[in-house]
Amino acid sequence: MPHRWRRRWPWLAWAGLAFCVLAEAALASSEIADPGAFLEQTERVRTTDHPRFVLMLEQMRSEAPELTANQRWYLRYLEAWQTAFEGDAPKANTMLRDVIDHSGDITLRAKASALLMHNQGLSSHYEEAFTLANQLATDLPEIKDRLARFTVLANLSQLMVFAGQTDLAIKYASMMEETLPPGESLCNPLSMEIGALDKSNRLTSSSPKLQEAIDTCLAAGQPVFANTLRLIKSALYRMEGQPAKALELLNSILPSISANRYYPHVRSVQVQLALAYEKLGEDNNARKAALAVLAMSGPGEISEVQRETYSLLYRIEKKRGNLNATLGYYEQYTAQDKGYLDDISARSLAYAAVQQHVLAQKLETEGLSKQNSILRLQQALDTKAVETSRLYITLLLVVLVSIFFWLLRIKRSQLRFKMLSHHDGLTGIFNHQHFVSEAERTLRMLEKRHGSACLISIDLDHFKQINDTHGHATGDVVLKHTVALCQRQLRPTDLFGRLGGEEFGILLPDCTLDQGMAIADRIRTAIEGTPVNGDGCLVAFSASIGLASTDTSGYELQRLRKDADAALYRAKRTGRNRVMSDAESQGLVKA
Ligand SMILES: Nc1nc2c(ncn2[C@@H]2O[C@H](COP(=O)(O)OP(=O)(O)OP(=O)(O)O)[C@@H](O)[C@H]2O)c(=O)[nH]1
Repeated sequence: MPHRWRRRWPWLAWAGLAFCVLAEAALASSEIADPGAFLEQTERVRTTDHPRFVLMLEQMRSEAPELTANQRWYLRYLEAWQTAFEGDAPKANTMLRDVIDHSGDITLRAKASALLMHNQGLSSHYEEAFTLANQLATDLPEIKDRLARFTVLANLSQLMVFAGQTDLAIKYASMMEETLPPGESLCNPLSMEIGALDKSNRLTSSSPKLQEAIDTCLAAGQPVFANTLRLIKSALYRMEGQPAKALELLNSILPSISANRYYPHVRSVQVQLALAYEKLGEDNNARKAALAVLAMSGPGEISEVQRETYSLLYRIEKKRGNLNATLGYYEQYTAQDKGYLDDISARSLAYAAVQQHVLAQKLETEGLSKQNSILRLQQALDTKAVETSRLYITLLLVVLVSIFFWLLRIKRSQLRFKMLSHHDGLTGIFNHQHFVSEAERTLRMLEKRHGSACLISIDLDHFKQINDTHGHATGDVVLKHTVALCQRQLRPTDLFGRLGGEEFGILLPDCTLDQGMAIADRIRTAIEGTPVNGDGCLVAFSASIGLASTDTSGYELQRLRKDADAALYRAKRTGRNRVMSDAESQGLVKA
């Protein structure tokens, strides 16, 4: 530990190193079989058995087999610790920064940061110390290694006392209690808490917490911590006007302080003895103790201990009327007081500056995060808008497709109705009305181009008899059969319709009388020659056919029908199953 640091921050300097220690020391082995375990053992003994720590570190460097990258960084961290211990803070800090920046190990980074923060605080680089403290506080949730976390919390608590942030220091101390590493007692966290309470004047000599902390440290075999706490208690006695009790306590711990040879305590107990003697009016003893403190001080040292010592000596010499000595001590006291106040002010300013910086960063981060939120909202809105548009398009398509199918259905229904209204339900050919209109239209066209056509009237013979003999269903079969037979003889341009029960009409466009007669006779022959199977027996039937031609009857359908019907009538009258034309002269075409 650098001498200058010990003088300035005795309690802090010792505690900063001691926090990192587990009580038990491990045995160092002459052969390093497991470098990882050996490194851990080395770290554990670094304050409980410092000479051994140095030896183990040396052994590690020379005897260790190949180290992993992580083990090399661990070794580097321990070397940095040793360098700091030896007093070369700048070199130690450079090594620690290397570990922080390049080890990539969160535990090592935390330990190195904690030590660097501690060093910077001791060497009055407050701004960097507080910046590191903020970083460590941010990293805390990520630090899972209990010892590293404990160390970081201890250093944070200590630094917050330093910054006058005692509530925060107490919070960190209570977090230490929650994260005790194996083998560690409550002595450290309780000492941290007492330090913070003392700094904020919230302790009395009879505070139960103070006695609890002393008892805990004594039970844990931590005399140095226990002495720190007992020095606080004696100072409280003195300030409460109980200098005899203070003196009694100081005398009781003197042997322990001498045995431990912890330098800050050796000085502190002398200051306190001096102050207690002064209160008791024992100025000689007070002066002796104060001079013993100065004898231990280094040149140019500025510290609270020095300030109190010079102040006491000034008061004693003033009482004695030694003007020269009084003036000399007074000058020393004012120099110490100024230095001390400057240092406190520098700490406060640094803390405020870092907090301000953190606040600015936070605001900036919040601003960025708000911007990000707005952007995310904007993106979400855009996505929603796209989704909504897609939904609308889908809905529109569904509506359009529905309308399309609805129109298609209507169209099909219309076509069906149209078909039904134009066709005969039983046979599927034109019904009477449609046949008439289509025939009239065709005849008008033919008339325009002076074409000729034939109109054929077909009437089944004795159809009533078929119905009566074989049943109405067989009669229907005969009607459909007749239609099928006729259609086989017709062209696509010919018009075919059912004009009544068993009566059919055919208009043959572009057809002469002879051609018409031939077709009509082929129809008659087919009907006559193709009986139907009705009710288990063959039903033979025939048809009588009358024919009229535009050549003789003209293009008026009414006239053509009348002539064709007249010819049909004649065919019936002359024996049925025959074809007759309207031209009597053409006679009959015999079956
Ligand atoms: N099965 C059936 N019979 C029908 C249909 N329409 C009319 N008829 C019958 O057809 C028969 C026509 O008989 P008529 O007018 O006396 O003529 P016909 O028996 O054929 O005698 P001629 O014409 O003189 O040879 C009637 O008995 C009607 O009931 C029908 O769609 N199906």
